[in-house]
Amino acid sequence: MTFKAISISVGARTMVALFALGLLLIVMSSGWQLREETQRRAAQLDQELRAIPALYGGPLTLSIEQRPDEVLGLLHQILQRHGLQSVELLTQTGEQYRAQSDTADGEPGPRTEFTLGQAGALRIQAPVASMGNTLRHDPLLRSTLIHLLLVIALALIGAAMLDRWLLRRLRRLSEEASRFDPTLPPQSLSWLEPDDHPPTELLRLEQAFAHVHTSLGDELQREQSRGRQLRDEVERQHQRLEQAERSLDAKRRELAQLERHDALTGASNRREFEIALRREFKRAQRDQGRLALAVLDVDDLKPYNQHHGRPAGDEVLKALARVLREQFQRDTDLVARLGGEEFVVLLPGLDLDTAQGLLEGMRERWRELAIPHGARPSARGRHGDADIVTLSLGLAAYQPGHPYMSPQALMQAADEALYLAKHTGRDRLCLAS
Ligand SMILES: Nc1nc2c(ncn2[C@@H]2O[C@H](COP(=O)(O)OP(=O)(O)OP(=O)(O)O)[C@@H](O)[C@H]2O)c(=O)[nH]1
Repeated sequence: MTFKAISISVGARTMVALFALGLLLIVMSSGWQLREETQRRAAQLDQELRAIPALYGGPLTLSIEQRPDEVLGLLHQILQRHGLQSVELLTQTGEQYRAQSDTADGEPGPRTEFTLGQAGALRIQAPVASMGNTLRHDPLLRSTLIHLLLVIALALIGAAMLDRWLLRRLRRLSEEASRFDPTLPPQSLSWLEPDDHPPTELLRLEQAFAHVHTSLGDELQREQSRGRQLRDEVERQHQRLEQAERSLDAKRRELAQLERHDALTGASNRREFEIALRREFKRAQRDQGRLALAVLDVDDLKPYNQHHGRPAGDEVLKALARVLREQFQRDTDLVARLGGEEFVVLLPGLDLDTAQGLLEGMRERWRELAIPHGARPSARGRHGDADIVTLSLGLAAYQPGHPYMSPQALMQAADEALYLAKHTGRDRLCLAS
């Protein structure tokens, strides 16, 4: 739209400029023609003047001598034929005849004097060879120039009106259009002045511009809303991705936990225990320190399971893991489930006596739970009427008095102590020998 308005303006200006140039050329050509005509007339007059003595010397002499009343008529004849301003004859007898043009105006030309022998002297006043005189004496050229001046004046008025009615408004319209901003709501252009009545074509141009503006504004809004939807979608996908990453992290942690821990009780698993046992055993060996290891087993879990169901047996195992964790809370303590109903407790830095005291304390807490067994073989009944789930434990310790040669040896000693506890009646803690 803007480009179109500008090109219209530039095209119209070029047209006006070309038109003005054409007029100027016509004026220059006419001026040159006038100048040529003036020069030609001057040369012709000069020729005619020089021929006057030869042409009129005889008739004038004859007239003075024989018919003096015709002299003046002859002078008027000369005057009119050659377009002179005045012709004056001075006879030798002192008489003076003078003919003067009625229309003689403008600058007086050069005076020329001829001697006509016995007739006397002829003084001639010719008109000056100017363009004004040429025009005065050439009606065709004069009317041509007048028409030309009229055409120029009309053209200038036309150009001024074209500029005033069309080009100026087009310029204002194009300036307004150059401030076009599709992000602003469509509004009518303020290119008109109050009480201005522009041509219908310009008003249509403005309407077309407003239509384009509205369409662009609508399109822009659609694009912006599409952009917002895309941004929201990206944001949603981003959040979903973050959520997926978080859940992946949780799964990874869970997996790592499962790799190192028993799924049922949350205690460390066998693999974790074996690593810790090797590490702590080496440390005890190197530092000549102490390392206690207890192996625990739930008594009569099989009949318990059979009587109460396996899930109930699971709860017993979870309760045992909980009690063990509460009792052994140091960072270095490790509670692990080796499988089935067998647990171990690794206690770095503790000797046999100290570990025994803590494990007895743990057994006390376990007894306080008093989980009813209800299916214990009749042969067991050491605790009087209390038919509760009991534990058997075997305890061994690496210490100066018992320097075991390997972690396996320490484990075997604890196992043997447990075996002893099982076979001496259960519900007890036995020490490795
Ligand atoms: N509920 C439950 N039972 C288990 C689990 N793992 C092993 N058991 C059961 O534990 C029982 C162990 O039986 P046994 O080795 O005969 O030992 P017990 O019956 O506890 O008798 P003693 O150990 O000799 O006192 C088996 O019946 C296993 O099925 C478990 O994860 N959950």
